[in-house]
Order: sequence, then C-alpha cells, then structure tokens
Amino acid sequence: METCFEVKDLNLYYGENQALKHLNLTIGRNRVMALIGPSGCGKSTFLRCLNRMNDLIENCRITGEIHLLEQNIYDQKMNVVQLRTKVGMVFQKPNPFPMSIYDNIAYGPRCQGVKEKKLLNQIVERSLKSAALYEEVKDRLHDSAMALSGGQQQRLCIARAIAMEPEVILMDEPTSALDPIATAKIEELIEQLKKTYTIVIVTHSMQQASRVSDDTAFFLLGEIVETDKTLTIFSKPKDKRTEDYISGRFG
Ligand SMILES: Nc1ncnc2c1ncn2[C@@H]1O[C@H](COP(=O)(O)OP(=O)(O)OP(=O)(O)O)[C@@H](O)[C@H]1O
Repeated sequence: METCFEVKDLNLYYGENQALKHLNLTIGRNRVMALIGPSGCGKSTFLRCLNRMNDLIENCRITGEIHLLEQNIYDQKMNVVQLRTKVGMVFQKPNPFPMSIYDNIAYGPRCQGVKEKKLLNQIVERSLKSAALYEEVKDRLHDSAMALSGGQQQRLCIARAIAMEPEVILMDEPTSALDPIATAKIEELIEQLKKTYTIVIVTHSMQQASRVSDDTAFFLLGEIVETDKTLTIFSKPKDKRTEDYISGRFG
C-alpha cells in the first residue's frame, strides 16, 4: 500500500487546552479513511491539520509532523495555498458560492490563471461528471447554484474540489445535513472517487464508516485509540474502548 499521509507525533493546543495528543497515523493512498469517535474527541481538528486549516485559528499551536507524499506540510517552506489545492475539503453544510453552477466550478481554475473558455468548459464538464452531477445540471449550468437541492449542492462542492485536481479530498460529516437518498448518492460517489483520490472522512455514523471506508481510526479524548482496516475495527477491535464505542455503549 502506498502512503498518502504519514502523521508523526502530532500535538495540537488551543491555548492551554491540548486537543490532539501524540497522534501517529498512516493514511494509504487511494483509500478511504474514516475518523470516528464521540463528540469533541478531535476528529474535525485533526482533519483540519491535514490541509493546515488550523493555521487560520488564533491561539492554535501544533507540534509534530505530517508528511503528504513524503513532503512535511508543516515545513516552513511549504506553500500553504498550493497545499490546499492538493488537499481539498468538503464541509458538513454545503457551501456553494452565490454564483452560477458553472462559475462555482470555474472559480478555482480561474484563480490559478486558466482563462481559455474551451479549457474551462472541459474542466467544468469533467468535474461535474466526476461528481455524478452533470446529467442533472447540464441544461442549466448558468443558473444559480443556490437553487440546487442540498444533495446536489454537496456534489457541486465535491466537483469544485475536483476541479483543482487534488490528491486528497477531506470530508467533514459531508452527509449530516442530507436526507437518506442524497446520502446514498454521496456514499456511492465516494466509492468512485477513491479510484483517483485519497479520501479522509469524519462521520458520526458507524454504518456510514463501515459502508464507505477501507480503514478506520477511532478517536477518544484527543488520542487515537486504535486504527485498522474497517472490517477489523468493526468485527475484532483490539481495545475495549473501541468495542464499547462501536457497540453503542457510549458516545
Ligand atoms: N477553534 C477552537 N478554539 C478552541 N477550542 C476548540 C476549537 N475547535 C475545537 N476546539 C476544542 O477542541 C476539542 C476537539 O474538537 P473537535 O471539533 O475537533 O471534535 P470533534 O471530534 O470533531 O467533535 P464533533 O464530532 O462534535 O464535531 C473540543 O474540546 C473543542 O471544544
């Protein structure tokens, strides 16, 4: 298995409060890694470390290393803007820009200097196809993205990330605001996307973790208690605390 992320002794502090403690984790390339654990255990905080989104939070201090394909992303020489194009992110609540479907997707490439209409058209079509949205919107690309359903908006946000040709897509509870049908579509999409991208997904749903992920890491109070193949975590966890959590005894 090729390694995408290698996390080494990662610690994160919000002021005095240590939110992540001595994390070590390997995330395989072209795999889906689910992060599970009770509320407040640090899953989202950890996810944000993977594209340095925590840099934007005041009072947040990080020690340790995270290597993305052998490059330490916390190295002073790291170009953070470039990092965030390589490591895209999709949030809990779909957040399309208040502009047309087309412009939502073309926004990132345009910021990178792509001006040629034909090339932009190709990027928009390819990204929407990869996000399994093209057929639903191909006749209204210039309509506002805000008129799409929640599930369509979330796939648009995934298409927007894809347009940047990322290596990784981070997803922070991407279906928690969606109905079961829209959720099923996103889950199917994740299965498709992992052929091309590495996906790290925070989820509160154990069913979702077992349906979509190859590997799972169980977080508790800022630590990773256990990580393994998802099948193993859900059938033969090694740690009693993992077993208690997945069997619904707490959390
Ligand atoms: N911006 C912040 N400033 C200070 N403390 C924070 C900040 N964000 C998160 N925390 C704290 O860090 C800890 C971990 O929070 P985090 O949101 O990462 O947990 P989580 O596992 O993702 O929770 P949930 O499942 O409820 O989303 C919590 O104690 C939280 O209060």
